[in-house]
Amino acid sequence: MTRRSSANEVMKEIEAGKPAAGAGLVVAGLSPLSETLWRESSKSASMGEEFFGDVSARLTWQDLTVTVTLGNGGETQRVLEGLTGYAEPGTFTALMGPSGSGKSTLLDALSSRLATNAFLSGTILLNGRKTKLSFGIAAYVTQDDNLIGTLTVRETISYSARLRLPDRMPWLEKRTLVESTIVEMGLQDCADTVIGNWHLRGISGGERRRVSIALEILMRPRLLFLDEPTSGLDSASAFFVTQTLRGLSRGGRTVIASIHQPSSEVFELFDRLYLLSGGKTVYFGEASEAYEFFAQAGFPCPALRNPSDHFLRCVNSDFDKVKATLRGSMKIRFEANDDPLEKITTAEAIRILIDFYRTSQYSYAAKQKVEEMSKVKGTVLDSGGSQASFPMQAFTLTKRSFINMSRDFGYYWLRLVIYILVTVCIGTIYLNVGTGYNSILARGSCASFVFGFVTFMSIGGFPSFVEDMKVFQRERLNGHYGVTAFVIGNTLSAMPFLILITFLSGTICYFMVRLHPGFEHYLFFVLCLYGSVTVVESLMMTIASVVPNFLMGIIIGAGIQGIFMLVSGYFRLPKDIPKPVWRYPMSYISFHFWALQGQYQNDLNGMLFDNQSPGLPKIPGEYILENVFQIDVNRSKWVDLSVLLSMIVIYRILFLIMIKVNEDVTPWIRGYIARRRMQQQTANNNSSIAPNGLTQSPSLRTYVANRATTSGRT
Ligand SMILES: Nc1ncnc2c1ncn2[C@@H]1O[C@H](COP(=O)(O)OP(=O)(O)OP(=O)(O)O)[C@@H](O)[C@H]1O
Repeated sequence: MTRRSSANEVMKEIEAGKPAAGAGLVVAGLSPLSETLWRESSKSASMGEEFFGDVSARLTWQDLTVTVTLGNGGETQRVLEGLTGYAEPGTFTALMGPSGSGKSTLLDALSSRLATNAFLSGTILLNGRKTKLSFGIAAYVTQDDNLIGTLTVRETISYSARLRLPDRMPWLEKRTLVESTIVEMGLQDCADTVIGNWHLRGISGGERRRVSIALEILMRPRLLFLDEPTSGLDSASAFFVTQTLRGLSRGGRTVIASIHQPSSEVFELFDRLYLLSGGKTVYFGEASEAYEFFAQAGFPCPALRNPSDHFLRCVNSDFDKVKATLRGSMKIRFEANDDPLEKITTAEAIRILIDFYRTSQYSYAAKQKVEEMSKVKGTVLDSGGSQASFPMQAFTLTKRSFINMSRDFGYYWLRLVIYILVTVCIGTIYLNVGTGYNSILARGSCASFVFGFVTFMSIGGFPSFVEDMKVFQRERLNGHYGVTAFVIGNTLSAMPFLILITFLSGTICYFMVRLHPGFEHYLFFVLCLYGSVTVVESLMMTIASVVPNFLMGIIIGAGIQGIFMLVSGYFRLPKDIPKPVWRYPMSYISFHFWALQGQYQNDLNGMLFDNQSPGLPKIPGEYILENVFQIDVNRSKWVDLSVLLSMIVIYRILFLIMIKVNEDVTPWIRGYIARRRMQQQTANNNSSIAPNGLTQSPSLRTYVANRATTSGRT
């Protein structure tokens, strides 16, 4: 069988939903492609040894309790209390409950994504083994669809495939996998439509959600967590998304999703239901048996009421307030009087339901099943993170980022237009500045404006940087690639645009103003402009990695640049700048300082200027440099340029460090503070909050460390 025909055959088989002949052993209902992928990852994990077993995921949790520390005075709150349940391959488990009941926390606890101030006790087992608390074993689809708006659906999935699938896998097979994922998620009709952003009309909300899911199922994870996959969708889109999830579970995957307010059609699609209220289990069992459970507990669903609405109504204490309001406005008379919920408060109903469940056959059956499942020791599932090499990740990220920048008008094209307009304005105002006495100050202020304000305008790219960072954070959290590959990709892809912008606008300015003639002087000027704009870009990317908020980021960036400009040597002459803080070190840290000092030398050195009166001798540029602008003429202008260019590297390294700090150090500090608070609280109460011993929630550091050891790469 040739590669092409084998790939096509697998593709057809996937569409037909049956295993391909000759595609190897089919285990636990895995599709042939899943099997190939898992075999690939198993091989790489076991250094080439043939190892392949049942790779389906059986998840159990027993007596799961999550306690969070609150900021105010070291108080703690129990968010989940003694939850027990399980999720099996081939099933779709829905977590339901009112807002604040703990659905997201349960998902986070099961997928090891708890916040640093959350503490977990109890047992979570994956295939009968304690899970290493690391990301990547399972895929997690968050509520936010952070996607690159300028790429089409097919491109988005294809780039993700290149970023994560092993290099040795032929592109034809990767493409087959991409196409099969598109088919699986029902995205064929919009495969060549762009995702969409503020100026591009793109796919619908439901389709966006399906693209987010497609990206996570690309690596064929055995366990899929989804946080409110239907939120914000109309009932038809919600139905189709849920139907797709059910379809995914039927392929042998274990799917767990929190669902807010399902319609009756959506509810029909659930296999198991985990109903929570105030962090406690109200019901866990077959979704189809929930109706009977509520009837047995004394809260039968009234005719003409959607069962899922009824269940949520029974467990949402806010309905007491709703009832009081309705009573006040007399609208309550339309309600049926035989509804048991009318006779007691919802708080009482919740207590009755929780107690009833605790002693019911449903709870007993769940505990039995968890016991059974815990005893079976299955395959240790490897991380579902990237299997692509570092060069492949860096190359793909560079290409993807370049395409995004070239298609997004707001990223660089708009800036190019503004830069050209502004430099034409500068050119006309300082047109042919000449060598008269007054041109000395004009040249100084022109350079100061170009290297101060013009570079300052790079701040306009901040919204695009924030969008980039959001996509990066989603992909990073799911282990798609490393930080270094991202920083390299971002730096290289921006370079051609920055060169284009600065060389075009620099050329206009240089020749209109007629600065110091000569190619070397021209080259120095545009290189200095390029260096300054690139440093500002790097500074803003660093800020975006720490403060991913438009307004705050722009204010911080503007503030930092304002200070740098002040000490650049134009607004206050270098020797007059107060020495402590402002001159040492601020002026030396300021990239404006180096750019301006270099450009002054570049422009004035070797020139002769008219004196105040016609009879007086001409003033040499060197004299002006030393006595007017207080420039150290012994230092070569190329030294200034070198410092500026090395600042690009320094700021990019700083960008990388800040991402790492955000990932590792910040969660560690937060975790440490939370741990201290928890210990204090425990000491104060003189009682153990979690007798089984609390485990600190993991940080991305754990994940990165685990990935490094499993894959041998960063
Ligand atoms: N890290 C945390 N720090 C402080 N409080 C937390 C933390 N995580 C969860 N909580 C609190 O625990 C409760 C449950 O939150 P959770 O987000 O799990 O609920 P939810 O059911 O998913 O709600 P929603 O449907 O509104 O998203 C809330 O009161 C929330 O404020």
